Amino acid sequence: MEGPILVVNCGSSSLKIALFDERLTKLASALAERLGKDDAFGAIKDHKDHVELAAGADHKEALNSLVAALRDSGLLEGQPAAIGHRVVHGGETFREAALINRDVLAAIKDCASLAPLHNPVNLTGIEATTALFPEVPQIAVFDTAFHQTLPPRAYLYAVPTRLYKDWGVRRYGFHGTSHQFMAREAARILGKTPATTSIISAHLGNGCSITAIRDGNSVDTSMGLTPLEGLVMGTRSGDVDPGLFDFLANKGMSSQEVHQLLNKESGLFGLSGQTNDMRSLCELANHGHEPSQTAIDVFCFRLARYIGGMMASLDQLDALVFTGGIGENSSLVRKQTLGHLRLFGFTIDDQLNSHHGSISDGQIEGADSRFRVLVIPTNEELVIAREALASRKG
Ligand SMILES: Nc1ncnc2c1ncn2[C@@H]1O[C@H](COP(=O)(O)OP(=O)(O)O)[C@@H](O)[C@H]1O
Ligand SMILES: CC(=O)OP(=O)(O)O
Ligand SMILES: [Mg+2]
Repeated sequence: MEGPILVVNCGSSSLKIALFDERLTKLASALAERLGKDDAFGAIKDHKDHVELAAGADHKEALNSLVAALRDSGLLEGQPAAIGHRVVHGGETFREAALINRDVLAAIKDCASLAPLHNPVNLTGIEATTALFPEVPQIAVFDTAFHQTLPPRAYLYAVPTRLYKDWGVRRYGFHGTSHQFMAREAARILGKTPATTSIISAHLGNGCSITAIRDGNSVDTSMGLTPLEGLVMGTRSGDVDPGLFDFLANKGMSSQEVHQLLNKESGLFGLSGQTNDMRSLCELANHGHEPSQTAIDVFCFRLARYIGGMMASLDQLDALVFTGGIGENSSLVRKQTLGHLRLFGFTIDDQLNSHHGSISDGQIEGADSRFRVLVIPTNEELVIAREALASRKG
């Protein structure tokens, strides 16, 4: 294969890119954060070397700067062999990754109103790499694709069916690449095949979602029509009473203001009044900051409720899996969450939980736990690179 696989993950205010060789070994990575803000920041080489970005740089400028920096440092020579993009919303159109052409672009645009924070920047990323590498095949890998196996009882809302038929109002689910990766990794660790493995996968990053996976298929998930439903997140509220919209409208708030409130000012940030960062919250709580402790409490309790709810979709549970920045790193969140689930028979080994990884493949359950509990690092970039490589070969 000539040239590496380039993976592009455009988040709402960040950009992550990575280069992989054909054996799917990561060659380099780069990121840009706080895009659109005065203090936009970029870095390459696993984030060690700073890349200068103009104040207010957008995704396109950041992508151009990061690719130029990878070239200047000799990490990228010539052209990539293929480019894989994370695309958040693929609606019901995409059950798997798709080679990007005019029809695929139009379908991604059609879904933009369902993921307004994500799909428009995903499209910007595709446009930017098309301008840089017009000849290189590009593949869209959708967050929603893995969840296309949800049964109607899990994806339908109890609203008039015409909303689904006419407008596509249903649960779609997100973070599919991560949940799918968890299913594969858990099966590997447990010495089983994904097709016979059933897990509950909790992806806890800035965005958080949880999925029940039965025999390798997604059968229930916490995010819905948009990535706002479900768990408490960094700045997103997750579940609220739908009556809140009416209540706030009567208080004089516009739908745009409510959107901003629930997506950007809520979640851990809204509850603590301080930060969306779980690490900082834990420090603040340690120093007696009560609102931060409350934010952690609400986060863990909501998560535990969802874990209990996910049981309704499974006949067996081979493992509960924690992943994402919080899931992988916060022993406190894992312990507090499992503390709510003793009735189900979950127990945790405190030592394994605080030193997970150093002992036998991320396992943290107690010896007397009814279910296995695993901590597995996610790798959405690797899954996207694998899909890009496969569709290039296929
Ligand atoms: N050691 C840690 N303890 C607690 N939380 C952590 C730790 N390391 C990272 N996190 C949290 O992980 C979250 C970010 O998750 P990540 O998966 O990196 O985000 P993204 O969804 O943007 O990729 C933040 O809330 C951060 O505080
Ligand atoms: C879909 C979603 O919530 O993505 P992220 O966690 O990257 O914000
Ligand atoms: Mg994420």
